[in-house]
Amino acid sequence: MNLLTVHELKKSYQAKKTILDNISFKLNKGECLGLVGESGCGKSTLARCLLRIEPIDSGSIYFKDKAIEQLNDRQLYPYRRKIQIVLQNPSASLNPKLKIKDSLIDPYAQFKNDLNLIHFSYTSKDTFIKQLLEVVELPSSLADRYPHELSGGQRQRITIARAISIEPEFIVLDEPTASLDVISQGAILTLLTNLRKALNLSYLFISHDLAAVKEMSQRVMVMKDGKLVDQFDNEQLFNEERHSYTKELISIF
Ligand SMILES: Nc1ncnc2c1ncn2[C@@H]1O[C@H](COP(=O)(O)OP(=O)(O)OP(=O)(O)O)[C@@H](O)[C@H]1O
Repeated sequence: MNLLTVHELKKSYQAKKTILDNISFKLNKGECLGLVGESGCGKSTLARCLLRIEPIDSGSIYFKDKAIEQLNDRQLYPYRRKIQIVLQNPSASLNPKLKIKDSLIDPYAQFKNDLNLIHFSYTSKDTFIKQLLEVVELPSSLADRYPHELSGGQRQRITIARAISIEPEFIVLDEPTASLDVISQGAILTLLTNLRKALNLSYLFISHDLAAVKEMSQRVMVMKDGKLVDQFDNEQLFNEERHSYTKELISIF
């Protein structure tokens, strides 16, 4: 089933340089779709357009059967819960003055009247926080700590727990491991894959690291200078018909 359909999306800043040039792709329910490309090619801009944080110039974005590119804030409200993002730098995503449990409860508090949780259950704040910490493999003792008392990997697990706490359908992972050491990177990627399967999530996994994209994704898109130059199934990465730019990325991978 198609979860997200993007059709001929275009975006420029101040009508100057084209940043996103006729982007079209589909993302299926339950899959991880990888997006790889060098720094500055437009990956994060695409993420912000999909989340409707950034306006687009033209084109369409369908979430299931609903065109969302023109919806106003009120109309977007139900989609805000269904589409979440995990960013590169977990420190910037967490309020340093809030205890972990208070950061974790934030999305639930915002959307609780519209939630019908399937995987988690809310009986009390403490039990809910405990479930969330458990699912991202962290001890419940971290609930009363502050972000600066956690490692980078632990902080990223907290931002992932926040994102999944309201059971979204789609998560944009924008370089989620870029700020972590190699061992934490691998552990976070494994956790994300396990969560995708357990919670039936769909991901757009953005990275400049082709190896990480190959490990995580069922399908891969390659972006260069705002254009999608290649799209293929994971196992076709090394096929002869790959775009020359994909081959270039492979040669440095
Ligand atoms: N708010 C903005 N105003 C003007 N130009 C911008 C703005 N945001 C991004 N850009 C430009 O758009 C281009 C694409 O940036 P973007 O952050 O989407 O790239 P990226 O592929 O995500 O890069 P990275 O991997 O380094 O995060 C860059 O040239 C950037 O300078």
